[in-house]
Amino acid sequence: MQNFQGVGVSPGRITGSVRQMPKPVGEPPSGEKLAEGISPEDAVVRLKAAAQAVHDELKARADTASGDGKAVLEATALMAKDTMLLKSAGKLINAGTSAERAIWEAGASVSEMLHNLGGYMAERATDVLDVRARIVAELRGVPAPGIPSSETPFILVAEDLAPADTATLNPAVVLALVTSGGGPQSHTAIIARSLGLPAVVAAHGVDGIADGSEVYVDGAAGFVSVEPTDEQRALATAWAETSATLAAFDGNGTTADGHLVPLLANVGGAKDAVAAAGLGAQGVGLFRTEFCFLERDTEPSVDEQAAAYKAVFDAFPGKKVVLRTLDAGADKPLPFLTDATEPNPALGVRGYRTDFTTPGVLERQLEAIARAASESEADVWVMAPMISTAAEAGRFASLCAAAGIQTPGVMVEVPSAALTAATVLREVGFASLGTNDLTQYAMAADRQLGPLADLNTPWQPAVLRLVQLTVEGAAQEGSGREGAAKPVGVCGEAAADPALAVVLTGLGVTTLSMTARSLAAVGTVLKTVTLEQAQELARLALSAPSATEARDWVRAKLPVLEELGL
Ligand SMILES: C=C(OP(=O)(O)O)C(=O)O
Ligand SMILES: [Mg+2]
Repeated sequence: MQNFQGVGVSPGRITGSVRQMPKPVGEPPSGEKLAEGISPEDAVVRLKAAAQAVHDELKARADTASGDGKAVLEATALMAKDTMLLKSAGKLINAGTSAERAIWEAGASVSEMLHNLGGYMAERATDVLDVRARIVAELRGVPAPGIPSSETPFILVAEDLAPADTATLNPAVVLALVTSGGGPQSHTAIIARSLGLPAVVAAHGVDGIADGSEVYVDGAAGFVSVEPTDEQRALATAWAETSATLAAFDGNGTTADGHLVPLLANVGGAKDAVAAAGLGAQGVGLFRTEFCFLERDTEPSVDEQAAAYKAVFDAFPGKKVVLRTLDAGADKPLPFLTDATEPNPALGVRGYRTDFTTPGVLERQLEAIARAASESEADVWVMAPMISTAAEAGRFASLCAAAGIQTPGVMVEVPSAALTAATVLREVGFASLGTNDLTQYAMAADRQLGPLADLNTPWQPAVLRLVQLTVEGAAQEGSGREGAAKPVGVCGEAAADPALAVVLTGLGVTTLSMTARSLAAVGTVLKTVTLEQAQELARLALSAPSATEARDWVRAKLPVLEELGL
């Protein structure tokens, strides 16, 4: 039996067989020629057969997929038979280039051409690059890149997942996610929580598990073991029963003694919003607008944006929807806003800062938001990501006012904003703590790096102290005005951890926003403590010498977690 310890990022106990995510396809060497004895005619026939096989495989997957995933797969399947692509590869083969190199180069030039055409065509540019990699894999006889297709359920093991992988991840067959890289705030973690899949990240060595091996995954404990024991199988069966009873949130976030903490959802688009409303979310605490445009090379028009935003607002009539302006950069690059050559993207021009280098995009986005809000019944609040100073907050508020938006706010995810929360909040109406980035910047630990996962947890007492300082700053600002303190919510992944949700409540945050799948677990656990008990647990966590002890001490006082397998 082989065991692996990683970081648990999405609870659940499950057994299943492993499929490894294939490594990306490497570029065939430049100048690679046809092998001795292979005629250009034969090579063209081989290439066409490979392209046909790629087409058929993608088409078959599209036929069983639904929604966005289906559309992506259909478009990519068509590209595999694109005559321009195959003709230009054929020309290169006739001039003596190997089939692999020929399709690689032909793919690059077709992709560039589509890119230059702009608009809808430009969106197809990445499909061509995907297709050429698949054809090269087929020619080499190695597995196609991306999430493996399978009729039978499996546990996906990968180095890490990118936001774009969500489109082709079929939650009906992927049982759990295990990665050797990634941290607790990585996109693998975010994707897993949003799909309700048990997940373990930063589990060093799991890339060595053979395809088809049977494993047990505990997404709360961060544990993976090959060849599950009878006891582990029993735990997995018990979890299946618990998760069924936890499936519903009654739409009322409160402590045992009636202190209200509305539980909101993090969404990336209309589909998530509709699902979140169905799961009882009391509103949206974070609408990640960049997720609507991740694959785009060009700025979406105001009309297009307004339609995307309204579709989310319409899922929550009469309820609060906190929209975040584009947070492009670092882990979420948007080609039309971010410079891919920056040496330190996490410390670079990202989030609100893209307004320094690409002025106008933010104003147009605010125009689209204002229009969508005026046509919907949602209570729309708007916040900017990566605000570092009160001056930035003030400028964002005036841009919002100019667009007719009444409730501007900021994300507090840079330590400087937490440390100066009183002056930052003087400029805007609310703050939302982005604990994913706040942790990354407080601990100077890239949220995407597996080896830094132990540093990169919001259980770090230093991060909890920054949360406390933000709440205190809001109270101080409120007392200066003789009004109530401005709301400070949490929308980072910390809010989805039921034990941490209790601590955050004890620290005084006013709302918790999370993937809708976590609402039931957080709602259930929150109802087992009074506000005073939550405050006591917050003090305990703050006094801990390490993140591990903070988590262990708090969990030991919340036996309900173990009972529910959370
Ligand atoms: C909610 C956050 O934003 P994102 O994960 O999108 O960076 C955060 O940083 O905590
Ligand atoms: Mg962030």
